[in-house]
Amino acid sequence: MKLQLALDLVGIPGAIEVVKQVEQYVDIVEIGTPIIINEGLHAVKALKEAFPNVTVLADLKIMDAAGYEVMKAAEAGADIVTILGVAEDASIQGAVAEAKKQGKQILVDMIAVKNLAERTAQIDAFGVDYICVHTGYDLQAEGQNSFEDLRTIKSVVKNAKVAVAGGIKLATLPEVIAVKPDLVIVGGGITGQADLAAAAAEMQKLIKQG
Ligand SMILES: O=C([C@H](O)CO)[C@H](O)[C@H](O)COP(=O)(O)O
Repeated sequence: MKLQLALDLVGIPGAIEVVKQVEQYVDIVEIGTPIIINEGLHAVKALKEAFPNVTVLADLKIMDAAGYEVMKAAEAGADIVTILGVAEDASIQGAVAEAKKQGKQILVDMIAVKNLAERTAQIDAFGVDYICVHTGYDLQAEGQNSFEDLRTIKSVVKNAKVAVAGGIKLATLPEVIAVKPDLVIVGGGITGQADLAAAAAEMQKLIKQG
């Protein structure tokens, strides 16, 4: 089980500062969608230049023109690129093909997918690397989480790794770990804490205990 730090509400200097503090406790660093909207793929390039050994995920949440967008993220240095599960099959297949060509990986974000079990089985057959259940900020604000959805996709997936994101905090991490996802994605649960390194270290400890 791996831990991914999601960086969403910072600029490039802020992102670099956070990674300096928690690099040793996380496996993957995500350049979140809000950063990419503000700074472009330059943020991915800057992080990869500052931390060449860190695995970087570019949270593009691709919806179309997938092969081209995966290619641009790969050029910027991304190791993993996200596409939406609600995208067309052709887009997801195009993303996978381009990622394989570039030696990169694809994470499919299942945010807003309604027929979760059925769509997960379809996407799992496309050769994607990760399938991720995700409760975004707007539904987190309504008190929702993805823990039941995680159990659903765990029971369906045969090939891909399984990931979970959305509002995970230290207090709720044990409930997530109990379902044994391959990847746990945490943003505010680390970046919103007074002591970022302590929060990340504690999460890593719980994850390693499995
Ligand atoms: O993907 C995300 C969200 O849609 C904003 O882009 C976040 O990175 C993801 O939800 C993880 O962050 P937290 O919910 O703060 O843990």
